[in-house]
Amino acid sequence: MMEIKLKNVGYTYHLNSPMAFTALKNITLTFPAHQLTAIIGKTGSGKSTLIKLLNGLEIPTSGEVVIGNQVIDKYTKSKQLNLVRKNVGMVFQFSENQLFSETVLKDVMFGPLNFGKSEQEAVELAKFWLAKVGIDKDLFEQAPFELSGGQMRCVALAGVLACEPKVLVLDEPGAGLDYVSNQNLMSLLKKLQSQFGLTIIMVTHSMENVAEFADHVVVMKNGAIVRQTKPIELFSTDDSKVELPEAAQFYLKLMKNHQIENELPINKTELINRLLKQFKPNGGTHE
Ligand SMILES: Nc1ncnc2c1ncn2[C@@H]1O[C@H](COP(=O)(O)OP(=O)(O)OP(=O)(O)O)[C@@H](O)[C@H]1O
Repeated sequence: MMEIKLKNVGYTYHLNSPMAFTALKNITLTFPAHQLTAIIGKTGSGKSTLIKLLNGLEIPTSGEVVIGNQVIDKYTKSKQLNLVRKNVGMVFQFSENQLFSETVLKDVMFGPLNFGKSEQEAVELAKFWLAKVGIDKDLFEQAPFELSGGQMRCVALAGVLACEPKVLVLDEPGAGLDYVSNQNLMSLLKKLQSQFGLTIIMVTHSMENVAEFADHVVVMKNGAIVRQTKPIELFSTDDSKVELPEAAQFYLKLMKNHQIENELPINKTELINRLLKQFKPNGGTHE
């Protein structure tokens, strides 16, 4: 179990140059251990910059990021970041595009080998995690690009999990997936969260994913954190001081005015039913 804390963190691109741009401003925030935190916010609000600080891809230009018992600040050198990169696995957007080995198994072995595991240990880790993400062993010797998009994304996820991170950071895990594939992937992440005590942090534009799967939601605006709450509170409290992304405003409006749900596609109707159930634990389903 591992939490990540940010203390007065700032990040400026092209520091000390005329092109300097401050993307993160004085952020103090905790990503609780063993929870799934969703980061939402309008485009350009700083979400991707923030997650790059969580595994040392970028170093804060002010303040500190505390990962377990390691502190990262502007004095941290890149060679001090190996443990952080081992503890915090990063799954990039459209991660399937990063598969490159000739077989599925070799692709998943790459990370463990890189972190010093023996060939035999890497094979075992790869087989274990491929099974966990639902990849059949008949596919292990196949070229990754012969798999479906959803399967390729699961192989990429297995490649990160095979490095045995304590924290998993994902940038838009469901981007481009159809509804069922997205649900399958998110359900898998929730299962891994509880089975292995993973701390999961994901950037998402999907309010369905926030409502259904997140334990905690962080709202960003102009490089700052404007709200941290439980999803149900985000969608039920009209805080006009916080400018929510349009999709979240949409759900907020739905919650206040749910008679229009018949016009919605089924998945959104289901979502509202789930939200209503949370409001009214003894019922609340509306057809
Ligand atoms: N390499 C860079 N150099 C200078 N500015 C950058 C760089 N990368 C991002 N920015 C700026 O930092 C701000 C935050 O960008 P970031 O990518 O973190 O936002 P985001 O919330 O992830 O956006 P999106 O939802 O579109 O992915 C934006 O104004 C962006 O233009």
